[in-house]
Amino acid sequence: MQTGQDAKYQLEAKELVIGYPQRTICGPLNLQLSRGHGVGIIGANGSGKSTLIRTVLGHLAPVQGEIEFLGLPVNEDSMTFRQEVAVQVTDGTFFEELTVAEHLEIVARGHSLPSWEQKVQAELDFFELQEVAGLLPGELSSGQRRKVLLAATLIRPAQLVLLDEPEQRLDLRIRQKLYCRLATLRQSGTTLLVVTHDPQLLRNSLEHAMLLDEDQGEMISAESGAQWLER
Ligand SMILES: Nc1ncnc2c1ncn2[C@@H]1O[C@H](COP(=O)(O)OP(=O)(O)OP(=O)(O)O)[C@@H](O)[C@H]1O
Repeated sequence: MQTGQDAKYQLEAKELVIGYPQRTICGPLNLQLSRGHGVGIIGANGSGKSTLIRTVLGHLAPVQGEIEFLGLPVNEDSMTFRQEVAVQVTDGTFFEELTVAEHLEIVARGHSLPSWEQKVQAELDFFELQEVAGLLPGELSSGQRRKVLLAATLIRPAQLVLLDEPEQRLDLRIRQKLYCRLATLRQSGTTLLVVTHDPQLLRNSLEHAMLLDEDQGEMISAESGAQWLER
């Protein structure tokens, strides 16, 4: 078995069945993501998309099968996993006493980013958050809060980025900017796994979609996934 940076796949699910102790939700799923690969997770409400993300993060144990990051079982406590996997979950948490800029600063400094001040400014510019950089989370709109969560995820130089419905609450222009950025991230070798209900995200930023349907997971092209979302 290859492990570490020379592993064949960054993320691999083998005959993975996901669910909760009393309830199986979906599977078996097979998923192989190599460097720069971008896969959307799509399916109806309740089909198991967030459950899959929780399993990939190691928050939920597989009901059956395996899920590996760089050739080893996923383990959120491992140093490599913490350094190399960046996550934006739907209901991310905030420090209510820290400003928008301070949130980005603690992530940037926590990951020892060189020139962190410029990187924080670049995220504030990209997400058009300069005017609210000095505000606390409780003083933000829901869309602004969503942009802070995304900025805090994308400021990190991770190998694998997991996003759970990043399009939620974003206006169309920011969504389009974000989708271009995700496509560019992939070109530079970052791997993406993105739960989405937006066909444009699939078309613009990703290569394939994992469709969770009738308790099965099927890998299809991004265009087929977009058409499924538009059906
Ligand atoms: N803690 C839990 N215990 C048991 N079942 C749960 C738990 N959390 C979620 N579920 C069930 O798991 C199924 C999948 O939920 P999940 O949140 O993964 O769906 P989803 O595809 O992300 O949905 P949506 O598109 O609405 O966000 C649902 O039927 C839900 O009721």
